[in-house]
This record gives sequence, C-alpha cells and structure tokens, in this order.
Amino acid sequence: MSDLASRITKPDEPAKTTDWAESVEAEETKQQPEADAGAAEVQVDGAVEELGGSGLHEPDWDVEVSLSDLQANEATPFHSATQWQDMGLSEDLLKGLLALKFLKPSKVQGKSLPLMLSDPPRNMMAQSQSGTGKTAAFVTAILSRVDFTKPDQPQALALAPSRELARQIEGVINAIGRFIEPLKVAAAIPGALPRDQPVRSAVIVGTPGTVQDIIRRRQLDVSQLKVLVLDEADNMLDQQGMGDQCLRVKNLLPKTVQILLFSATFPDKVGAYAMKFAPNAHSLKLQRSELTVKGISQMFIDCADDNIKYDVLCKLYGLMTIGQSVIFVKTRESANEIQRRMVADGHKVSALHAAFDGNERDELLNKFRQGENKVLITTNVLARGIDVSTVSMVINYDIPMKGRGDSEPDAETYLHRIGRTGRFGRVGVSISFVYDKKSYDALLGIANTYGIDLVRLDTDDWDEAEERVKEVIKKNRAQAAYAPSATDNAKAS
Ligand SMILES: Nc1ncnc2c1ncn2[C@@H]1O[C@H](COP(=O)(O)OP(=O)(O)OP(=O)(O)O)[C@@H](O)[C@H]1O
Repeated sequence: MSDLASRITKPDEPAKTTDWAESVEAEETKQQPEADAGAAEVQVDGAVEELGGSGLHEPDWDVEVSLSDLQANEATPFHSATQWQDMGLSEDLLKGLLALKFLKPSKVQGKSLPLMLSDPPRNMMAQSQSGTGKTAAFVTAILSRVDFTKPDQPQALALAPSRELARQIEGVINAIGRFIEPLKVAAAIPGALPRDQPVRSAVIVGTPGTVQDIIRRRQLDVSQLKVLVLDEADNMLDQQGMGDQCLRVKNLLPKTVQILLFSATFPDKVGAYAMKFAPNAHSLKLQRSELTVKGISQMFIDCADDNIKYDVLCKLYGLMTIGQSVIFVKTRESANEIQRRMVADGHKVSALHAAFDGNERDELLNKFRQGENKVLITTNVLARGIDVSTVSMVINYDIPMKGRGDSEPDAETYLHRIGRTGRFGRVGVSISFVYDKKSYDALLGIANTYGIDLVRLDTDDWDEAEERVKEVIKKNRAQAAYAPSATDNAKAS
C-alpha cells in the first residue's frame, strides 16, 4: 500500500514529475544475427515538455509557445533531427504534409521513415506514445511506396482494429495524399464495398475480417501488394479472432510484402509474437516509464459506492462540455444505460459502440468530430487511435480490466483510452473513477506499472476539484484555437 500511496498526489500538492531522461540510443538488435544484420533497434525517448510551464499563460490564455517551439525541444517526442525535405519524399507528398501544417516530423516520424523507406524494404515495428503522429508516419511510407501510374492496382494494405480507425486512416491518406493524382483509396469495412466487384484502388484500409473476406472472394487482387501495415498491432495480434485473421491475410500476400507494425504499446508477450509476424524488423521501442504523455493530467475520484459514480459523472457534465469528452465504460449495456439516464436528466450525450450498425457508427463519430456532439459514451471499441484534438477530458467510468473474470487491470487499454486527449503536444485531463478495493487496486496497479503520479480529486471540496480540472481544459481550448488539428476534419470520402 505504501508504494501505491506514493503514486497519489493530493490536489494541493504539486504533482511529482517522473525522470524523463533522454534515452536515445541506437544499437544493433541481438536476435538472429545472420538474418538480422543491419536491423536497428532504437529507443525513442518519451520525454514530453511540461506543458504546464510551457508558456500557456493564464488568465488570458495567450498562447506563446507554439508547436514549433515544442518541436524545437529535443526532449519531446515531437522533435526530430530530420526534416521532411531530407527524406527523399516526392514533391506531392511534401506539399501534402506542409499543407496540413506538418512543418517538421515528430520523433517517431523522423526515425521510422528513413528505416521504412530504405531499399531493399525491411519490416518495421514502431512504438511511440499516443498522439505523436504514428499514422502520418506509416501513411507517408505507404504513399512513398505506391506506384501511382497504376492507380487501380492494389499495392498497399493497412489493417486497423475498428471501422472508425480504418475510416480515420482513410481520411489521413486522402489528406496527406491530396496532391497525388490519381489517388484511389478503398475502405474494406463492413458494408462499405459493393459485393463481388473487384477493388480498383492502389491503397486499401480495412478491418481484418472484411479484408480476409474480400481476398478469399477474389475481390482484392493481392498479387502486387508491397506494403502491409498493422495499426494498433499489439491489440490486433493479441486478440484471438483478429490475430488469426491478420495472420491469414498476411499468409495470402506475396512473401516479399513489407510489414509495418505500429502501436503505442507492445507488451512483452505480444512483442515477441510481433517480431515473428514481421521477421527481421527494425524496431523503435520505448521504455515502460516513457509511455505516458506528460501533457495529460491524470486524476481519479474515489466514489463511495457504485451508485455515486453516476452522480459524480453528472456533476462533471458542465466541465465535459467546455471542450469535448469521452466516457469509457465496460459494456455496451452500461453505455446505453448511462446515456439513457443522462439524457433523462437533461444532458446531451451520445453513445457509440459495436452494437450499432456501421453507418450509424460513422455518423455518430462524424458528429463528434465536428463538435456537434460534445460528450461521447463508449466502450473499448474507441479506446485506440481515434484522433479528435478538441477532446480535453477522458473519463474512465470503469477501470479497464482484462483476463477471465476481470482479474487483472488492463494497463495498455488505460494508456490508449487516456491518449484520446493530449494529442500532439496538447494538454488534457483524464479522470478515473474508483469505488471499491478492486477498482482502487486496479488503478494503482496501472499507476505503478507506468510510474504515473495520480492526483486525487476531493469531491468534498467540489469547487476546488472543478477549478483544477477547468484549468487544464481551458489550456486545451486555447491550444485548439491557436493550433487546430490539421486532420480533425480530414473526412473519409
Ligand atoms: N509532424 C506533425 N506536425 C504537426 N501535427 C502532426 C504531425 N504529425 C501528426 N500530427 C497530428 O498529430 C495528431 C496525432 O497524430 P496520430 O493520430 O497519427 O497519432 P498516433 O501516434 O497515431 O496516436 P495513437 O497512438 O492514439 O494512435 C493528429 O491530429 C495529426 O494530425
């Protein structure tokens, strides 16, 4: 308990900071020397500039520190020693990146792209904190590998664990590739492709089950595929059904395909399998202590019992709607039930989970992206990858658990869930609810795993608790106004 207690900071104490020492070092991988010669294993440091002290001043929210300042700071994951111009990218791609105001590559982009683009192509497993630009990294690699003189010929395939993430990646490809003519991208997600018609697109983004189906039905000609990307690779490979589908898809592709695996997390047990999935891969790794994004203020509320959680959630509603918020719950049923109760209590909230049909899911997320809906209740289906920069608050209504009978805290899912805020250098707040010993122990187990300093919000002094959260949210609002996300509105066609 003492160890756990040391992870908690009372609201009136300044949060302790972890030692975010720079640890960039390149070394040869030690595995399979003969097959692996030349594979680089690089540790990407996890240091993020303390945004609290970065010049985002109160009370007028005059934002003095811009993204370029943040990117100039070597101690952040947004810094890269390389420029886009050094990477041998095509003019069209460079124009696309710059049009999105991606002025410089982030660390994962700067490090992974030269490795991914080297010839002969080599596999890659890249880890970097949530919201640090992994999507743009692999999208740029895909768009560099495709031969656009054959726009109808499938050449690159990206897999993602949810339709929402696949759609989002499709949007990023269209946004970065906007000057490439002709650029054809297909979304292989349930209900999106006409049945039994060949897919005539150079790039395909989809969920593993649908992609497996269209290959089997010979709708997708994979004979000239050059690149396979698995986004959220640890998650897909670790799930029984999806892991099998990914493997089957891979086995149906030419043996020469370049395999690129991306995620913010690669737990040890999946990491080993991932290296088998992508043999001889270059690897960019983070230390476990580097995984949290420092711009996210991580807080928790100790609720007296399960019923109080709902009351506390309603009390937080005003704060949730200053920016945008995502509430994570364990089951679809509880998402529906909480939405029903909140709406009945006069709040405007929507729910999104896998029981809705595909079009409804697309529409719900689009409305959320456009700010039409400000509060979204969801399950782990949206825990990973979804990028909406104006999300300033994430609530873990239920602490994520894994294993049979919820026996263990799901530390990776916690990290991905809270990563829906604090995107690319922005600040954000996460509030986790605990209400009994099990949930308390689970949260503190997660805090210990990553060395997180959790701040306890005292609901006995609600004004103080509210002020504390509001402070972070206002900074997020100021940042969003100052530097709106370039791809927030990059919609899939
Ligand atoms: N070089 C860049 N300069 C400025 N903004 C960028 C750059 N690269 C990416 N971004 C923006 O950063 C945000 C986060 O990027 P992205 O969604 O790729 O993160 P991620 O690392 O894939 O996150 P996650 O782990 O949650 O999947 C996006 O809004 C994107 O537009």
